[in-house]
Amino acid sequence: MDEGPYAIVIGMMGAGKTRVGREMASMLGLPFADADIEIEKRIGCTISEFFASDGEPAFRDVERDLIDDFLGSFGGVFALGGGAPMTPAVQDSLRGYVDGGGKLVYLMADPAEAMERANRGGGRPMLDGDANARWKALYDVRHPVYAELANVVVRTHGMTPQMAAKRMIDMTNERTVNVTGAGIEPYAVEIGEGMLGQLPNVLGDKPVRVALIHTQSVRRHSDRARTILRKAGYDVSDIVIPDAEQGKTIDVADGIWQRLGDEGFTRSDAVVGLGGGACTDLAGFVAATWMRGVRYVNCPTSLLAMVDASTGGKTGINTPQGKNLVGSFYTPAGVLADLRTLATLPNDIFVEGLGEVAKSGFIHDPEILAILERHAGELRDFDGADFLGTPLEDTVAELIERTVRVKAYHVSNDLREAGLREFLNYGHTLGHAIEKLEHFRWRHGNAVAVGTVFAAELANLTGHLDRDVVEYHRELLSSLGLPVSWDNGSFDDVVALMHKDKKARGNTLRFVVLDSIGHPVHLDNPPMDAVEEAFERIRRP
Ligand SMILES: NC(=O)c1ccc[n+]([C@@H]2O[C@H](COP(=O)([O-])OP(=O)(O)OC[C@H]3O[C@@H](n4cnc5c(N)ncnc54)[C@H](O)[C@@H]3O)[C@@H](O)[C@H]2O)c1
Ligand SMILES: O=C(O)C(=O)C[C@@H](O)[C@H](O)[C@H](O)COP(=O)(O)O
Repeated sequence: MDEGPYAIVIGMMGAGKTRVGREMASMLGLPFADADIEIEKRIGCTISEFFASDGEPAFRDVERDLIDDFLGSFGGVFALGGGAPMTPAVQDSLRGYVDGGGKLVYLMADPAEAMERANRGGGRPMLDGDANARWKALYDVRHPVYAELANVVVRTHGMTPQMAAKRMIDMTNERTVNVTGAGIEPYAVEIGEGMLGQLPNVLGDKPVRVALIHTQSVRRHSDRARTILRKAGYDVSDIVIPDAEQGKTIDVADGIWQRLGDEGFTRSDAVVGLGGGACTDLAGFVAATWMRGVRYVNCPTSLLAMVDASTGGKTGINTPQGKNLVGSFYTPAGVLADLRTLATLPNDIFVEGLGEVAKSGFIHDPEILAILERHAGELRDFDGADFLGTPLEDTVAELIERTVRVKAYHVSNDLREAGLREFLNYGHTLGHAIEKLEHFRWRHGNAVAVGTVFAAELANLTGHLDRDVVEYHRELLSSLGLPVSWDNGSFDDVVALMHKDKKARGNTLRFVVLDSIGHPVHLDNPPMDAVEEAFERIRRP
C-alpha cells in the first residue's frame, strides 16, 4: 500500500486506541492522528457540545468526511472513534482501504478494563446514563462489525500499551495466504516477522521427533527454530545438509533416511525444512518418502523460497541428467515465511528471487510488475542488515504475499500440473537448461529471468506477443539487476535438455508463452527455426 494510513485502529471506547496507536506510531517513527481530536479541531467545540447542539447524525456526517480525507492523505497510524465503523459509508471506505492492502486493526481489550477506562473522566455522550450497561449494549452491536471489517485483530488483555503496540506492529506485518483445492489438505502460508514462533502450532501435538533440515548458512535461524521446538517439547534432530543444489541429491536424501531410521522416526513424526528453495525441495522430498509420507513444515529463508519453492508441494532432487527429475507432489502442513530471516540474505540471492516474482507478474498479476517498477532501485540495492522495520520491508512483504497468491491460485486449481499449473513454469524451459549447462553456478532465479526473455522472444516470433512487451521484459528485469542474456552453450545442448523438461511429451517440446501480460498460453511443438532464432536473440547482451 503506497498511499493512505499505515494502519487504522478501530475498537470499543476505552480499548486504548489512542494510547496504543500513538505508541505504535512513535515506535515506527510515523505520525499519529485520532479522528475524535481532529473532528473537534474541525467543528471548533467538543464532541459532547456538538452532540447536544447538532445531534448524532450531523456528527456522523462530519466524522465520515474527515475519515475520507485522512484515508486519501494521511500516512501514519489513524485511530477512529468507536462508533465510526457503524456508519455504512465509513464501512465502504474501510473495505476499500483493506482491499487496497491497508491494515485495519481491531484492538480488543478486556471488557472490564475497557469499561473502566471509558468511564474515566466522563465526556462520552454515547455512555450517558448507566455507563457500563451502555458500553455492553454497544459492544454487542459493534463487535461483530469490527470483527468483520478488520483484517488484523489484536487482543491486549494483560498488556502494557508498549507491549500492545509492539504486538500491533508484529501483527500488521503478518500476511496469510491459504492454499486449498482438490487433493490438498488446506494449509496456510504465513508471512511476517517472527513467524518461526508459530512452528509448534503448525506441527501440532502428534509428532514426538522433528527433523530440522537446514544448511550451515542459515545457522542463526535454525538455532532459533531448534530452541522454539525444544521449548515446545519436541525431540529435535538437527540435520545439516550441503548448500544449494549440492543438497538436492539422492546421496543427501539417503543420508537423512539413514538418520531417521537410526533415530526412530515414526509416521507420526515430522520434518521441518528451513532454508532456501534447494533445502525446502529436499526436505519435502524426504518427508514425502519417509514411511511414504510424514508431516512437514517449510520455513523458507530466501526470497525465492518464500515466494515460490516453499508452497505448492513440488518436492524433489536433481539427477545427473537434469533438474528436479525425481520427486513428488507432496503438500506441506504449513509454510512460515519469517521476514526476520531475510536480514542475513546476501544481496545477489535476494535479487535472484525477484526473477520468480517478476515471472508471477508476467503470467498473472500486473500489479506485481507495477510494484517492481516503482521500487526497482531499492529492491536492487537490498541490504539485509538494513531492511527490517523499513518501508522496503512492507513492499517486500506485499510482493511476497502477491506472488504466493499467484502460486496458490495455480496450485489450488491444478495440484498435479495437468495444464494450468504449467503456467508457473514460464521461463523455466530454457532456465533449467541454463542451470544444468552452468553446473548450477548460475542461480535459479537468474536463469529463469533469461528464460522469460527467451519465452517472450519465442512468443513474438510465433505471432503471440508484441515487440514492446518483449522489450518490457528486458527493461524491467535489467532494472532489478537480473540478467537478460546468456551465451555459454550451444543450441543443440539446450534443445537436448529442453527435451528432458517435464512439460515435454514424447518427442514434442512444449513451452509457456504470453499472448499479453497476464495471459499465458501453451505453445506446443513450435517451428524449430523460431526456437533457434529466439535462442540467438537472448545470446546478444
Ligand atoms: N518446489 C518448487 O516449487 C520450487 C519453486 C522454485 C524454485 N525451486 C527450487 O529452489 C531452488 C532455488 O532456491 P533459492 O534461490 O532459495 O536457492 P538456494 O536454496 O540454493 O539458496 C540460495 C543460497 O542462499 C543461502 N540462503 C538462503 N537463505 C538465507 C538466509 N536467510 N541468509 C543467508 N543465506 C541464505 C542458501 O544457503 C544458498 O547458499 C532451486 O533448486 C529451484 O529448483 C523449487
Ligand atoms: O510450482 C510450479 O509448478 C512451478 O513450476 C514453479 C517453478 O517456479 C519452480 O521452479 C519449479 O520447481 C519448477 O518445477 P519443474 O517441474 O519444472 O521442475
